[in-house]
Amino acid sequence: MDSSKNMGLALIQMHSTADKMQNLHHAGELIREAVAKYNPHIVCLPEFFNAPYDIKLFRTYAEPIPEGITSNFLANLAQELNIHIVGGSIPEIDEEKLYNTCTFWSPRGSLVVKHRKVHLFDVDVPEVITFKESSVLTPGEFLTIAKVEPACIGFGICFDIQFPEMWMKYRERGCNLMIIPSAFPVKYGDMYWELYLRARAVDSQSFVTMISPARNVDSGYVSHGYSMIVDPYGKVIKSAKEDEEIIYVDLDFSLVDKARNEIKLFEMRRPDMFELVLKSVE
Ligand SMILES: O=C(O)CCC(=O)C(=O)O
Repeated sequence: MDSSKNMGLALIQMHSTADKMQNLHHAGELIREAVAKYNPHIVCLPEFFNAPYDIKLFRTYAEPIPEGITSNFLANLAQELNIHIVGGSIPEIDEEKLYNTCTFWSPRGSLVVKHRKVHLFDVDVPEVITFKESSVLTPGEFLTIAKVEPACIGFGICFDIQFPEMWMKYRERGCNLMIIPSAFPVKYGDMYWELYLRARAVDSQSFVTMISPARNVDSGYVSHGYSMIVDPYGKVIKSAKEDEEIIYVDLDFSLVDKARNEIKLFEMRRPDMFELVLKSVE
């Protein structure tokens, strides 16, 4: 095995409460546990790990990035533990506008990139779920890429996974690992969670992971759980269940090369038939 092609990834499926400081403390405990047990290169948290996923509360919990308390906490922890951290997502405030934002921190404690959720989750299915992120949030305007050898990471948040063209653009830009902090409601989780992960993995021939909050049936918004990572052939490598759990995987990126060499999907595309225009990458 070529170890320069390997990278350890820890996914943290955790409960969050209405108490932001307690959520940060708990995330810190779990990140430390992941590092002590597995020594990963990158640790990933879920969507809205520091706050309840409640439209009415987004502004109350929102923070500027990187000046806010959560950014500070993640930067310090990444530096102290000498790891990269994907800070799930948090409600961000910038010039009075609110965003659902994922941050990515280097082992030096600096912000490498931030991804603002591009596709806001608006759904109205009577007696199942009504949720309208766009009533309070502003959508992101950039796709977001970070290179950490041997990975080239494309970031998304939750509903972003439903839009295949986004992941095809990441693939075109050289991404081989898609990281997507997510909080699907249980109904859509049961129907689509694994399906979307496996679909995006095979069509981009990349590793794809979604990291969920743990399922809490007493909360106002019940997340699916089942944080998962899928390989470039669409095979589920590992999955959590519903409760809190840390998942560790050692990714061998030569598998991406192998899949892409075996079936040269990208070379065989017909861009002359279909135009896909990229607005911007940050
Ligand atoms: O894509 C879905 O079905 C769920 C999306 C979602 O829960 C979200 O974006 O918060």
